[in-house]
Amino acid sequence: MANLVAIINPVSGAADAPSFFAAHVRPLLADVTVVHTTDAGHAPRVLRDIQPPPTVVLCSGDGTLHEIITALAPAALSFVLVPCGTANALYASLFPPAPGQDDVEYKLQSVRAFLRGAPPIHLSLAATTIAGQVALSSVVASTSLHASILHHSEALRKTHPGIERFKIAAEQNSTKWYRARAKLLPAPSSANVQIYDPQSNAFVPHPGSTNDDPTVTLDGPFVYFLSTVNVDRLEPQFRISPLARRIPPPPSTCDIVVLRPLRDPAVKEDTPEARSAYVAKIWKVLGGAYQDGAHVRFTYNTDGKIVDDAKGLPVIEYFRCGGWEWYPHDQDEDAHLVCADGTIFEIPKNDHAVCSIDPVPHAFSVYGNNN
Ligand SMILES: Nc1ncnc2c1ncn2[C@@H]1O[C@H](COP(=O)(O)OP(=O)(O)OP(=O)(O)O)[C@@H](O)[C@H]1O
Repeated sequence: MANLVAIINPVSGAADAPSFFAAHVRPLLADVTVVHTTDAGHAPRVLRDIQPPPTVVLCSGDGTLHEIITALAPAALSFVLVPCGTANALYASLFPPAPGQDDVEYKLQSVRAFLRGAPPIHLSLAATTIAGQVALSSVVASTSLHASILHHSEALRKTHPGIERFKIAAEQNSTKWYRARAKLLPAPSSANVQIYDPQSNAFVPHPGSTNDDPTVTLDGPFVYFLSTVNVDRLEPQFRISPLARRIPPPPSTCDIVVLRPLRDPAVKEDTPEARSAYVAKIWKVLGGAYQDGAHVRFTYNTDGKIVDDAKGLPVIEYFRCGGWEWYPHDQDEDAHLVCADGTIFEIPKNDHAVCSIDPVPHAFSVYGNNN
């Protein structure tokens, strides 16, 4: 099997990529060049000069994939994923975990797809432009609470090296509302921005997306604004954009999950009391993501209580479109943060971010489950 390179990140996740590769992956591959990365940036350095572009057996988490794609786009690389990271969002989306599964076999599914000659699946890339710089992501691009949690948890890394720092950062940011305006852009293949209708369980054209102006403008404040490509979850059980799997999207689109608190019938205006009272509802919505993505069916009753009946006013707005623009309010520092696959960027004052999906042709693909 010529032109096969295994990249093993020894610090990913629980640091077991080298032992897992040696015990379970290497014996399945006849002819492979093996590289253990020694530092951040090593993986793309190795792959940059190999011609023709190799198939990459990647024993790591999403971060190493992000690093390779960012450095080498628009290269033609196919990835065989062996999930050895902390979250493994892309792998868990391609191969949703099932109860009772054998741990080793679970992790070998992309290898098995490659070995049986399955065609690789094309990846979509979100390109977020901020002050002329482009950040690529193959999983998530976000603002608001998700970006804030990642940003503030970094400051806690020294004191809290484990994942509890995300919980602390989430609590620190739970009463923040983000002042900004967002504009959603239709995909090239569609005349409209689409919004999910829980009652019919289908995407429908957004009523504000017309032939004259197919874009949709959303006024803040926002609590949550998160777009995904290629994935329906950010961790094996955190299924934040479940429709990316339940209702397969057309190519070059993103799914966007938005939570705007002023839609709640119980919230009349943005006050400190209203923000405090809304915290429990934020956790209820995000808790729904952990219940197999139940949050997409949540609606408000007339008192603002969140119910799981898909019949009233949806709590989240779930869009499918070709990209978005984000205009933060000048006086709201945290609204200037943007997360692209875990890396945080800051929008300069009086500026904005623009995210579009696959603006430049590329040929990254991944061996997944295409049955
Ligand atoms: N030898 C090394 N020492 C330190 N950092 C490394 C080394 N090799 C690779 N890296 C860096 O490790 C980072 C994190 O790796 P990776 O994303 O694979 O694991 P993770 O963060 O545990 O998983 P996930 O992204 O799924 O949560 C990558 O951005 C990569 O640049």
